[in-house]
Amino acid sequence: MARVVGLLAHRWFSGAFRGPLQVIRCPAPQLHVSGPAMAASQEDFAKAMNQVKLLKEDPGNEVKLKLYALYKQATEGPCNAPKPGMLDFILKAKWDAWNALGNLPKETARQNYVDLVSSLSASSCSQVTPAADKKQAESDSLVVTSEDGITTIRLNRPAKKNALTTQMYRDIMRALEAASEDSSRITVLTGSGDYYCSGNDLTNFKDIPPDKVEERAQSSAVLLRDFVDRFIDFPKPLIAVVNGPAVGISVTLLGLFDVVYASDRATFHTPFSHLGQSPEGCSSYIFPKMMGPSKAAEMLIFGKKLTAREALAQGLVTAVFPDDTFQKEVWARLKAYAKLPPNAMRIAKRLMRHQEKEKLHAVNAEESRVLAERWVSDECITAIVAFLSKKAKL
Ligand SMILES: CCCCC/C=C/C(=O)SCCNC(=O)CCNC(=O)[C@H](O)C(C)(C)COP(=O)(O)OP(=O)(O)OC[C@H]1O[C@@H](n2cnc3c(N)ncnc32)[C@H](O)[C@@H]1OP(=O)(O)O
Repeated sequence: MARVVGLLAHRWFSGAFRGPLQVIRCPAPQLHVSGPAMAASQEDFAKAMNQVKLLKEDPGNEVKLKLYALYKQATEGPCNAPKPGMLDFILKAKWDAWNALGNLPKETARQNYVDLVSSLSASSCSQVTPAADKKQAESDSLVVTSEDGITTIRLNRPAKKNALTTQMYRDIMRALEAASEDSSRITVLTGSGDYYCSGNDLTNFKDIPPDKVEERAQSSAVLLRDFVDRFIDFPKPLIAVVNGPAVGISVTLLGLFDVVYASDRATFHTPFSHLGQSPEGCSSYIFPKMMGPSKAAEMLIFGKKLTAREALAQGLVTAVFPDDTFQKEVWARLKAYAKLPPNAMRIAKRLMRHQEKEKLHAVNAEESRVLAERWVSDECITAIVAFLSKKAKL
């Protein structure tokens, strides 16, 4: 059974432990810049004190002493309490820790406290226990939860059909990294609202100064390559719950999932030629192998949109469910899968993926390189401008 410990560090030894906790929100990663120029605000400090209460793992006595000392220094300044007697071990340890901070300014102590809590929270969030039923991370456009042994990454921009912004690519990578190490057994990607995902957010191409176009194409290709690499290397079973239409990269990536469940309302559209672009997500290799070269060509060269049933027939989708029972049926199935022995599942996945990994990385590198060229082509620029000026829609 997982040990879940809540901790109120600055009241350490006063018996004020709290837990188990209901909700964990991972803070966004913070830059750890130390020094007086970066003093944390009172608000940051108050937030950090709350975060300490949410830690699931006991950080150990040494860290608790450090937190205690920094808290006292930040709130009261240099140690002003009388030295406890030699036999009062606990009070003596606390006094020593506080006293050791000497004349450290209050602002610096506050900043160090915030930094320390932030680093503890980050490691704590990557160790979610499957039984704990906790919300793991939340931002506006991506919601990550962990429950019943399943980490769910939900695209959450329904008003924009869950189009992927540059930040979302980064957040998904981070979420996959965390999911690969947390204690969940399977990982799910799905969408909020009526779409699964409308692919790359075409406004990612907006407002690029002419002399930066080439540079941006290159950096986007690096981002794309890193992003797809995370899917190639993801070690646990990865399931797509395709709740509605899917476009572009959200379709091509499906070839890297272990299982794809789709609503019968879902469609699968890869309009790369229409956009003056080229296939990514290893689809130029996986789709022809999966569905045969000519069916792959219809999708990847001519942009043929498949229905869910057609995608099932081509092997891109594992199973299709009626939309009105989709969520119920799929989640019941996934919860049962998440009870299977995790190591056995990982090993089976590794054996299946292992022989192809090198090839997939090479394909991804080449597709990303070619896309960087396409993004600066007239064909692509014309198509993006047409979309952005609302003259074209798929
Ligand atoms: C760095 C990594 C690069 C990876 C390379 C990836 C490539 C791809 O993914 S290529 C595919 C790109 N996607 C598209 O071309 C889709 C463009 N969108 C559309 O054609 C349509 O919006 C639609 C068919 C997806 C939906 O049409 P409809 O039901 O009529 O809904 P709206 O068009 O009114 O959409 C609502 C709202 O959402 C905005 N939006 C939808 N998709 C995108 C998108 N991909 N990028 C940016 N914005 C998108 C749409 O503009 C509407 O916005 P508002 O007008 O402000 O309401």
